[in-house]
Amino acid sequence: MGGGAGLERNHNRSVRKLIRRKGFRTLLGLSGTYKGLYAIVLVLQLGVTASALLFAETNRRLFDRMPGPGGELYGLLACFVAFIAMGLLFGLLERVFNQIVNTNVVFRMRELVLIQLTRLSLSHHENKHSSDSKQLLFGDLEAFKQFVVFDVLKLCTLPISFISVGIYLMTVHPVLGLIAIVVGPLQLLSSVLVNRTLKGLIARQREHGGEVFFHMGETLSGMREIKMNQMEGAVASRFRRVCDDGIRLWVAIEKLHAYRELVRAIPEKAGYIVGIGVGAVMMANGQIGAGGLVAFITLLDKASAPFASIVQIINSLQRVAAGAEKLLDVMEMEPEDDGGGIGLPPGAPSITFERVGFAYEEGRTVLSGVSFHVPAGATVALVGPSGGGKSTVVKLLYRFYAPSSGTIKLNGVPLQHYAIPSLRANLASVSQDVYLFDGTIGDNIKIGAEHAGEADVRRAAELSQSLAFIKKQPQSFDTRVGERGIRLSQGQKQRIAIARAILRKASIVVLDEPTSALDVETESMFQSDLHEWAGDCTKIVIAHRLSTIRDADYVVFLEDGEVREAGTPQELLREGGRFADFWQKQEIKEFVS
Ligand SMILES: Nc1ncnc2c1ncn2[C@@H]1O[C@H](COP(=O)(O)OP(=O)(O)OP(=O)(O)O)[C@@H](O)[C@H]1O
Repeated sequence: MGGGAGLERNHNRSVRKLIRRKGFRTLLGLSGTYKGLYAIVLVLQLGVTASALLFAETNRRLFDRMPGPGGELYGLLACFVAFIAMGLLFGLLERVFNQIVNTNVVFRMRELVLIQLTRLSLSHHENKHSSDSKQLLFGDLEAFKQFVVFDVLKLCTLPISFISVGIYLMTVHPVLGLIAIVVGPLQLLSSVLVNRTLKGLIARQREHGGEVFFHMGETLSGMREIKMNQMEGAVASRFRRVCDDGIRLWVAIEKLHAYRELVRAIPEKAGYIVGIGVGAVMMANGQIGAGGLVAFITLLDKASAPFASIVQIINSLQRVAAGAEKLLDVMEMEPEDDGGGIGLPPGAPSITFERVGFAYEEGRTVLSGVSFHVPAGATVALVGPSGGGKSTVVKLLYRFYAPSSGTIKLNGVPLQHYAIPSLRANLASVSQDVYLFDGTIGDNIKIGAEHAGEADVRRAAELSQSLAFIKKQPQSFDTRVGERGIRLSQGQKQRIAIARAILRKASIVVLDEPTSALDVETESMFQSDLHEWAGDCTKIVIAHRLSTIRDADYVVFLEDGEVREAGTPQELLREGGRFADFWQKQEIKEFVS
């Protein structure tokens, strides 16, 4: 029992700690926007209590006085109708306004959390599964909303209705008042009894919610691979196991809830039995009238309801505590530094890497002592075996991550001195895995250059060799591409991504295997047009295909995170080192294929 009490104290402490957190105040602060609506709900809740009190008082008068047919009886009956109608009306309005507050708060909170997620660094998202964020946006926020909307409101009105009902019953008879007042707090015992077990189960339930999101996300995103590899059966049986766990967990929780409800209801029902027994004796002794007893019966549940609600609030606090910690962690994370810093001057900059070192995880070096220089307007090709660190160099240039040692400079100025928005506005990238949003072809080309005119979009499509296939689409530029561009071929997607990069008119262009999905003819057209749209830009080309590297001014051969060789393609070929070896193997590979 001592351990249970200790755990209870810990739980209360952790809830108190949560309530004091900055993220909690940010989310709760949102409710401040709806002060007016909250006030209306509070008044309506009090209206419901007032209707109940007036209804009980009408009962008391009716049964105490037992008036014969006539004005008083009809008056009391009219009061019955009026107070019942009043209770129903207040109840209805309270529900409607509660839902209005609820809907507003939950959507605004979701907006706040989503905005915060977009402000966090890419490293945060790369280290998490997207199901974690879904769990935050749906599961955890729902629990949080339940607390912020319903429970906070109840916590405000419950004391008022408990005190007013208690005082009223005291005036009926102190003994009946006392019974009503004692019955309420006794119900809280039920929470103490099951709290410990329930808390563990609820934390597990939250984790399980994450697992469900995880499996659903993986299945839906990997549908093509599932079908191609005939994984339907395996996926179904894995998800069945998750669902079986879920059923066991939910049933265990519901059983505990039912047990708690039973324990909670015992004092209430005992209150009825004792109250009616004592009341009947007092009535027989002439100490109270029949009306007093009827008023007691009518109101006892109103006196105990606040405590029944507190039991529910404790339950919802447990849910909030299980998920809120993660939600608040995200809300309190420092967003990517987007202010401060200088803007990148117009024109193509030079890029310098000076002994740059980097590790995604402690102890696993990905880049070490990487140094190279690309003069303004020149093209550098990053070449090397898979996993050598080429894409990581680009991520550092975007400032998605910061180097753990060394410096990256643009025009001789350290990268961190530039404001991120200005830096990224000057970078255009075509990567190997193209992401298209579910919109029209035109919208997808205009991403990052929303104000571009129709003529510019068309020109970008022309230079990226996309125009011909776009014209063949049913609605040309207005054709929808489907989720992730599912209705287009890989090569078509890549060409749209190239058009998108062209339209951005950036001063640094990053081409990460930009033509890997293009046929030889389209690729050579792309290479010749590259000079036209990116001639003045500083270009970083990541390529395995030597056809893409041929025209580079400078080659950096990266292997195991280190620069093995650097120089012009001709120099490196003459030296006959790793690059020349790579080139030869590539030629044989291209010949064989
Ligand atoms: N987000 C990440 N978290 C942890 N490790 C990562 C992450 N991204 C890449 N790595 C690791 O960093 C190393 C370099 O990866 P990178 O993608 O830069 O190589 P690459 O040369 O571009 O490879 P490829 O030619 O196959 O695209 C690899 O060992 C990879 O496993």
